[in-house]
Amino acid sequence: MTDPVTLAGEGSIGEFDEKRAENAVRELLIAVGEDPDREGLRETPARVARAYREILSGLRQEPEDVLTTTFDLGHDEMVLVKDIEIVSLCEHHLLPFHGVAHVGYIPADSGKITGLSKLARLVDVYARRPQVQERLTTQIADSLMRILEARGAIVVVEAEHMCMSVRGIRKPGAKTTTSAVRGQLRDATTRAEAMSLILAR
Ligand SMILES: Nc1nc2c(ncn2[C@@H]2O[C@H](COP(=O)(O)OP(=O)(O)OP(=O)(O)O)[C@@H](O)[C@H]2O)c(=O)[nH]1
Ligand SMILES: [Zn+2]
Repeated sequence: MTDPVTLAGEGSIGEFDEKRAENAVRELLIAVGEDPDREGLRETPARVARAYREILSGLRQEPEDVLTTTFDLGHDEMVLVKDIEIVSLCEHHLLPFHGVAHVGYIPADSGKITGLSKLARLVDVYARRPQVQERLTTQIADSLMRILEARGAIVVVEAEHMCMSVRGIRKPGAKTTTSAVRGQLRDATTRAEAMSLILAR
């Protein structure tokens, strides 16, 4: 293992150990009564390890890596990107939750803004980790405030959790909405304007 990577204020995590992940999947197959050496399962531990490497790639990224800024637009009103598809992994059951994120911010007085795609990249940095929806939502908003020095930020995430649809309570279709509102977007009028833009279809 290489040295752990420290994520700003969010604890330490290590490199992805593919061999260890493969061994764990092999053990899981044995634990559920399967034969990991039968034809169809022989390559499965390696496939699953690669899948987890991809799904959890946000553990090896920091928001600063993607939320780069540019200074030349002079736009000082709200920028909102809607319907950014998300797939994340619930940290309680390691089952996916998926849906959309709506991400808006009011740029800093200095005019510091970012490319629109960078907002979607920021969402992925935090979605591709073991998560709970509330933390995913607040981490995106807090990054906008910190890195862009935004005057305000709003993040709304709507998602369906597989741990609620394929097991346990088994309620497919149930959607959870979470929001995080920061800075000037907490002002009632600005917040209402943002929410009406988010809800408009
Ligand atoms: N707040 C929150 N809860 C979540 C999220 N993802 C999953 N959960 C919930 O986490 C809880 C874990 O509850 P536990 O009682 O420890 O686990 P469990 O016995 O598997 O719970 P059930 O799903 O009710 O069968 C469940 O209620 C899940 O619905 C999330 O993003 N946010
Ligand atoms: Zn869950």
